Amino acid sequence: MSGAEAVMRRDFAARERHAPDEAQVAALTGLAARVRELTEAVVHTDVDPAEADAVAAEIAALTARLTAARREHPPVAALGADGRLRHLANPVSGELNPIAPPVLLEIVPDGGGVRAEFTLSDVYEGPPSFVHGGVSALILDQLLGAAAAVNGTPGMTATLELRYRRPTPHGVPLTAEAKVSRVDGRKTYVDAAITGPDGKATVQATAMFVMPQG
Ligand SMILES: CCCCCCCCCC(=O)SCCNC(=O)CCNC(=O)[C@H](O)C(C)(C)COP(=O)(O)OP(=O)(O)OC[C@H]1O[C@@H](n2cnc3c(N)ncnc32)[C@H](O)[C@@H]1OP(=O)(O)O
Repeated sequence: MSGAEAVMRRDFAARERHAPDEAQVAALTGLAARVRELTEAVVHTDVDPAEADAVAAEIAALTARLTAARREHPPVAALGADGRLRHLANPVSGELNPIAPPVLLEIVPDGGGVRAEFTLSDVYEGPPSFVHGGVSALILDQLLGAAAAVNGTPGMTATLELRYRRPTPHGVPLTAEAKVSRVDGRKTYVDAAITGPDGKATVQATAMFVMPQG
């Protein structure tokens, strides 16, 4: 077993021992949604410096309240009431991670991979009016990895190649899909794309996932 794999196994076990229950997940999901609204408000606010300082002091007090009972690790995942795996604190799909949009994945039946429909706000802006290319890469890596996992051949991202075909707009519904193209021993090759409302791909990706030895 590699050093990285041993660390992941140990940390996964620690998170499973301290998994949040459904009531806590529901409350923290609501909390994360309010923090996303706060992030948008901070990015757009035009209040004067004294008001910004006053709000910052109130937020510091709220942060102290949350920190009063602190988990050693973020929760990794949990089985939802609907029987589906929820990536609770994942930075792409985690409903209780405020930095996740979140992009909620669906499994496409009959080996069709995974897909997601989502809208990105201008909090994720790179060039004016368009999504940051690194954010697109983050979302695609998640979909690609999930498609490999759903295929029964999970792994670590070893290579990730992106082709930015046209700018990805924010504030409009986007679709992303990923599907395994080939498995070769411990290597799984996956293709994915983000598509705009006009049905044209904005970003295409190909990745290779390697199941760590052992
Ligand atoms: C439901 C859950 C959904 C979750 C979705 C999550 C998506 C997010 C995924 C990630 O973000 S993962 C984090 C980013 N990736 C990493 O941090 C990976 C860091 N690298 C590693 O951990 C190891 O290098 C790796 C596991 C990829 C490979 O280590 P191994 O020791 O198992 O590989 P090994 O050296 O035995 O090579 C096995 C084969 O893969 C090939 N290979 C390995 N790494 C490669 C690489 N980077 N590029 C090209 N080929 C590579 C290698 O040449 C060889 O090919 P051959 O069998 O043909 O000889």
